[in-house]
Amino acid sequence: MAGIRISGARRTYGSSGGEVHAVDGIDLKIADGEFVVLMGASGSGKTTLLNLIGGLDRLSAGRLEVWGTDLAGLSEARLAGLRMTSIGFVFQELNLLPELTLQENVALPLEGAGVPRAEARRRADEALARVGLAELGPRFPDEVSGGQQQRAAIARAVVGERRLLLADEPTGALDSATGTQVMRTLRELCDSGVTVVVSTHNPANAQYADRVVRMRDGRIDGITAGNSATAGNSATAGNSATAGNSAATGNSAATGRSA
Ligand SMILES: Nc1ncnc2c1ncn2[C@@H]1O[C@H](COP(=O)(O)OP(=O)(O)OP(=O)(O)O)[C@@H](O)[C@H]1O
Repeated sequence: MAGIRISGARRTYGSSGGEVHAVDGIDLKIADGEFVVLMGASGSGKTTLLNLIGGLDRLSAGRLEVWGTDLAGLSEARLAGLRMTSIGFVFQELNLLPELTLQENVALPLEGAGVPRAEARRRADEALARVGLAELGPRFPDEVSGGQQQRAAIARAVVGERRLLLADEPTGALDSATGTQVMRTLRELCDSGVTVVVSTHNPANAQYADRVVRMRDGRIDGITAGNSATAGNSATAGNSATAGNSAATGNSAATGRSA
């Protein structure tokens, strides 16, 4: 597998005397196409780990490979290029630009990468359709619900060829029914081949995952199989039941943890 390989990862903030070990020795492998939930209390290091995986931040020590590339070896420009083409982020706060339609918001990363406008908008429509918003492209963010805005942000995160989606508390600002819709959308994207890593406080979100990684004080406290088999996703039932536990099935062998 290519996937994500993290070994001995540390991220320390501050100077001597006032150091915070936000990520404090993490070993984890995430297979392509896997859905991993990072669960833990505030301050346990979830956001820091997501930012490291996505190349928004750099390790203090250890090694982190994404699709076989050691991120430490990439210049800022190469990292930015990797994010632009292959990695999408979704945050808790809705961060669509209010003066642009949903379609224009979703097309923005492609236009930023030099894709001609008409083509960018065609692909934006495809991405909106993938998250169940095919009809809503012409609307402005304040003309749709909070959950629809978050799904549009997810469409923007996966537009084009992006195959890794990192979502930091994507349901944190939503009521539970709307949060459920958003998690289902993430699960469906995963089932279509996108690797998804979600940070959350909410135990209910574990049901969408193939694996749940529990974090505490910058470390992994335990890894369990998620419950995605019970979330109506027969396509992933096999993986989630065995991920990390068995060498007998293709994916699970690759997702074994070393934490
Ligand atoms: N830029 C920074 N400078 C100093 N300390 C930081 C920085 N970013 C994070 N930290 C500290 O690192 C630890 C981990 O923070 P992080 O944001 O990764 O946790 P989290 O699990 O995502 O928390 P939350 O659920 O509240 O977002 C915390 O103690 C935090 O205060």
